[in-house]
Amino acid sequence: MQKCHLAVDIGASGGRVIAGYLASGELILKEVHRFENKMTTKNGHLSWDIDQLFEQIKTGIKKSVEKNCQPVSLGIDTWAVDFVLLNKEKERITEAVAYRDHRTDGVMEEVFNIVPKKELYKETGIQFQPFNTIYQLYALKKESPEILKDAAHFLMIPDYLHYLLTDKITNEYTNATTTQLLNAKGKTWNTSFIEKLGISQRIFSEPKKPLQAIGKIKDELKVELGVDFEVVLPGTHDTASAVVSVPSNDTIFISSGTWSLIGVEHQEPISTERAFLYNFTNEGGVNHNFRFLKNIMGLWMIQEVKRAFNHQYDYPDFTNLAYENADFPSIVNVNEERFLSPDNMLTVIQDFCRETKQIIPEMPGEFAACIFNSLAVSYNEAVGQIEELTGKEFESIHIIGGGSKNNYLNERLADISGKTIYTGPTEATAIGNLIAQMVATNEIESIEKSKEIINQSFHIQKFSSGGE
Ligand SMILES: Nc1ncnc2c1ncn2[C@@H]1O[C@H](COP(=O)(O)OP(=O)(O)OP(=O)(O)O)[C@@H](O)[C@H]1O
Ligand SMILES: C[C@H](O)[C@H](O)[C@@H](O)C(=O)CO
Repeated sequence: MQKCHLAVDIGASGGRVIAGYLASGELILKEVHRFENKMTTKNGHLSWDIDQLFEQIKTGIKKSVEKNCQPVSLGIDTWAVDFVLLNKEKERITEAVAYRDHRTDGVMEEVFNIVPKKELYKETGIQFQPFNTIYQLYALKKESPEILKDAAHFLMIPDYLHYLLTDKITNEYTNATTTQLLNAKGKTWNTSFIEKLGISQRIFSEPKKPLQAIGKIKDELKVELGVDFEVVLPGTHDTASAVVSVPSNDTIFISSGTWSLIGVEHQEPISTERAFLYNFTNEGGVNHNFRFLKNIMGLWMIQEVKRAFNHQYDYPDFTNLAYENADFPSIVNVNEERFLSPDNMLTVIQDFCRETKQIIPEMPGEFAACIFNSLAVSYNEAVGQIEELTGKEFESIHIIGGGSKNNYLNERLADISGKTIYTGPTEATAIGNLIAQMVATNEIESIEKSKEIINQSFHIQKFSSGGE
């Protein structure tokens, strides 16, 4: 039996359990389980099926053993901002409501009346997104104050899944930063904001840094699954884990999946007036640093177009169709809120084109070209802002994640930005998760050292402007 670490990486569109181990200085990956993730309506709110996700994790653990991988540790990462609450008996008392649910519509502005917008940014360094945890908590307080009164523990999605495995309550630091309730500099909860919002401070536990074990899996699971291992904290925010896998520090990165997260790693938070104006964020990193980045609407738009066409086309089809329709001229502002959670992505794209007097897409390939071209335009604009805000010019952009398989988009970005585009690894998040576990268990000396291992283990593709 091969000893391995298990990375559980759950994105908005799907999850995977990937086993990893080192052999002759290379990181070897074995995908042991893959499953779908999606939002469904529960009690009137778009929610994640958190119990089903936990079942999938257990299936992944069992399959790992069946496939001859004996886990010595496991870590979970997921998307950010969403949470559940537990009562004092440690029972879950909320659904895992999804950030695209409309409960936060208009709430951000209400919160600014309690905590001034500029103060929020100065202290937390976090960008304004209508779905940040702070606004979700306030929306919950307005709708069901009795639930918040009953709550004894606040757990973000990976914290809750770790709790189900170990019985240990933690608030992992990287994900906690996305609540917009953590002080960027002090890395502690901003108790003044929490108090002003009328939320009990007691539900939050001290943010716990990644790269450390939180405990063994609980006895009943040991028996059920026939395994025994430590649960180790990776960057539980998937973007934090993904960025660990960017092979170089001296580049702009795009973590490309449901969202496109574009930015750079920085030692200190940048919360200047201009960063505030451009709505850049400073999310906590695994390696004591910050990810200075912007959320761009990302491949969510093509995921929704795929759904609207009843999944007749898969992602490589959309890439090919985009090549065939490369001259389709209409560009949409992908960052408009109308694209965040529409009933029908096709009609909102068409509406935008109609309102701006552009050609209206009708065919799948026209939608694909419109989305990918528009994303490239938005990426390029963010590149200019990053260079302005950091005072540094970058030669390359490194794309990681599932979206890096989209060569049409990679080529468009090379053309429009004039920069060298590098792509891969595609499973960057799971790799970053595994590396964190290996650093915690002293198999890898440090996150910096892991860059050599990544370069040695994974194929990186290069795209230059004009297809050179
Ligand atoms: N073969 C492919 N060709 C082109 N694009 C692809 C291909 N496979 C996946 N993609 C793109 O990658 C995206 C999914 O990326 P990924 O699996 O990293 O996301 P995720 O983990 O579900 O989401 P998140 O970003 O929330 O973590 C899809 O939306 C799709 O656009
Ligand atoms: C809301 C998104 O989950 C978040 O901002 C992003 O960083 C992410 O987690 C993408 O998977």
